[in-house]
Amino acid sequence: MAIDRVGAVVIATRQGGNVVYERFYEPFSEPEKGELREAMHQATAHQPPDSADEALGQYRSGRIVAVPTGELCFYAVGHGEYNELALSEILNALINIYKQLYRVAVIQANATSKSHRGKSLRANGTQQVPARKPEASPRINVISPVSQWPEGIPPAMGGHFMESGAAAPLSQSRGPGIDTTPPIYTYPHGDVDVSVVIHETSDHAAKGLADLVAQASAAAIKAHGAFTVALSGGSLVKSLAPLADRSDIDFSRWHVLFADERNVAHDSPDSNLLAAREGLLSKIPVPAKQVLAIREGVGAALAATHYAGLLLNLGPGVLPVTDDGQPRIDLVLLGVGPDGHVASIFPNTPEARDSPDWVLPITNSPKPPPERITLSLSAINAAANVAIVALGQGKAEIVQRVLEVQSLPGALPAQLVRPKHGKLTWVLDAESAKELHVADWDLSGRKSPFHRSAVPNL
Ligand SMILES: O=C1O[C@H](COP(=O)(O)O)[C@@H](O)[C@H](O)[C@H]1O
Repeated sequence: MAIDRVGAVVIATRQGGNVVYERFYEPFSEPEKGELREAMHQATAHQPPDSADEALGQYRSGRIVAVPTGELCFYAVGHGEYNELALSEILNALINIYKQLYRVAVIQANATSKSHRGKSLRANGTQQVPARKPEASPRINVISPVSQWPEGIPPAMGGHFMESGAAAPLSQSRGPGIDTTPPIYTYPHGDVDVSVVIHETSDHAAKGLADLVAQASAAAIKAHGAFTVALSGGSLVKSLAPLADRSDIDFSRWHVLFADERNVAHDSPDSNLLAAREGLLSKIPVPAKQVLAIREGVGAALAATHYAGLLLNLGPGVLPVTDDGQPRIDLVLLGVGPDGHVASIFPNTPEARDSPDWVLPITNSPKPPPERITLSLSAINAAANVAIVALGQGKAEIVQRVLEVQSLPGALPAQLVRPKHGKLTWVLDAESAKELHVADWDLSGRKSPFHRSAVPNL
């Protein structure tokens, strides 16, 4: 199949038509490039957003072929003896390469620094055209163009609505002038070292997570002879299974803590300890005395104090204390609930803010069981590594909210996870990442996956 010439190849987002990659093989002038981009956009402008059909367009004597895939559309313009079929084959070959290349996409960003490392979905040396995008002010809440509030955050809002229309976290503060001081939430300031890793499937993600844990374990054991890892409950536990097959991990040096625990008996089906035993701990040789379980049979307040005591008892060799007086846990593994809660830090609750305490009691959890204990945000953010694992379609909506839409501080606790002197990794799979608009992420430092404003300290 012969083709005379390919004049240009462009990859653009389907929504908005923002160019993420373009290559001109002929000396197009700047106005011609603009016309060509517009002609390409027009070729697909009337397609339904989820259409997978190829489209055709015209630019001067050239013929445009457009192949949509996922959130992106690939375009090529042929010149002279054009051949649409050949152009379409070229594009499909490109799409296959692209999919292979980003089967595991690692997007690393630093929220305020201009540097970013690792493979980015934004190809090197390409231009992200900000056309049709409003400029973001760094001082106000930045709502991404893909968010649900084009006019900005509604003026009266205790929580917010999920994209599904379900009301997600309702504020529990009663507000000024009633009989309580509303909690004050702020985004932590400063740089945050964030990676978002998107695996193809949940199995790949679990294997990737095992690698992350193995690395953190090896580094900690090398540095201080022990590895402290805080586990969450819920769906996370299933993803820990591949750890049981790792012969490269020295489990005898592990100290297993709980990022949160339900205040129930150890053999209760609600117990995070029981889930962790069944899913992992019974299959790896961690000494039983190095698994720190919640004290049974006492109220949440005493259970939290007792648990903090267990952590303190580990001593600085195993669990060093930071200058801020917080525990420096080697790795905190978190899940994220559909309302944005992490550990047992629920939206708009007093726990969703900094605290000098390491472990907090909860007596009225919106998700049963009501009594729980949780690491405080300050303790989580003092960790050397934090991983938030969110897999499957059920997490897609909250992942998009947390990573792409700035909420009021406190409304989405997962947005408050920002290790002060550590690394944060989001572990996703294709299903949970499917609502993300990764192609719109600008990793140059002007914006980041976290649309975080410098919220003034109140
Ligand atoms: O109640 C809890 O929920 C979260 C999220 O659980 P998931 O099943 O929706 O992933 C979990 O991370 C936390 O540890 C647990 O106590």
